[in-house]
Amino acid sequence: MVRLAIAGAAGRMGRALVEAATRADDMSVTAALERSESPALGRDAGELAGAVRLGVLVSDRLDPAAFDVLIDFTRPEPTLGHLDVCVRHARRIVIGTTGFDEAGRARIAEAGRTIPVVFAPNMSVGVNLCFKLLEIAARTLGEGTDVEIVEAHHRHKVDAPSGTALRMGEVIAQARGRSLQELMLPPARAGARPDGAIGFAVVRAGEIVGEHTALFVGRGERVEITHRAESRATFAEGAVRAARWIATRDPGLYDMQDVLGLR
Ligand SMILES: NC(=O)C1=CN([C@@H]2O[C@H](COP(=O)(O)OP(=O)(O)OC[C@H]3O[C@@H](n4cnc5c(N)ncnc54)[C@H](OP(=O)(O)O)[C@@H]3O)[C@@H](O)[C@H]2O)C=CC1
Ligand SMILES: O=C(O)C1=N[C@H](C(=O)O)C[C@H](O)C1
Repeated sequence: MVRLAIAGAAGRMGRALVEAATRADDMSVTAALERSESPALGRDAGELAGAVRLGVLVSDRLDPAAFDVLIDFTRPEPTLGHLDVCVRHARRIVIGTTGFDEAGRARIAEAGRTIPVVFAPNMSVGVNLCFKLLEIAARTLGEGTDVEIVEAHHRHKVDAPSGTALRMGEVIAQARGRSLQELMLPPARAGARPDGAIGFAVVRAGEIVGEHTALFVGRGERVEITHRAESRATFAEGAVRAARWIATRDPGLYDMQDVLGLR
């Protein structure tokens, strides 16, 4: 039995994660974490998620003795704090949080030298399949094709472009032998489009779960690769799968391509 701690247990993803974990026979939620001002403190994590009563109360203290794998979908700053606890106490971590800066990503990579870490901006199987399709599309269609990545999310999302959109850009840039930094156009821009650039467009509205389209627009034809998440269960089930996978891995920095055997 893998003992799971869920950070951000009262959040949109936190509740979906608790729900998904209670459906897995080999997983047990043994800790649930929220920030110290949260009104969810002291509530049963299962009931909060609309699932069965678990007897696990939401706490603001991460007790390293209480879990084997931490699943964290919160914000960059708390995630990095929780990561430090995992490093100090040799615990495993699955990070779904997006919006890290360069320094945050470097700290996660560094942690992978001592503990097993899965870090992925999107845990759904479909999006990870799309990353492979993008690689093929980018190589086949070549640099003469304009690329735009369009993403749409709910009105509460704080980071933009989404972590998934940025990873799509990285995959396409890499397939062209370049870095995204070199090729990325800012989301709002005026003027003619430079050759070979990768553009981003962001929609924030209502309760859209998460939609991503990469447009490859060439002379006389257009290829569109789209993923639409219809429920957060797809991310949560992927994260639980990642927790199961990482429970028996050596230290390292992994992503969902490793978990799904797509590398
Ligand atoms: N990798 C993937 O597949 C996916 C990634 N995400 C990412 O997951 C993250 C969370 O998304 P979402 O669930 O929608 O956001 P929410 O705001 O609904 O949830 C985040 C939760 O974390 C809590 N939190 C904040 N600070 C702390 C802290 N110090 N300790 C513990 N908990 C804390 C928040 O509390 P409070 O509200 O009180 O501040 C909130 O309950 C985002 O970065 C998002 O992009 C989302 C979906 C899929
Ligand atoms: O905040 C969200 O909701 C989501 N965030 C992730 C991202 O930034 O890519 C993944 C998913 O699209 C939902």
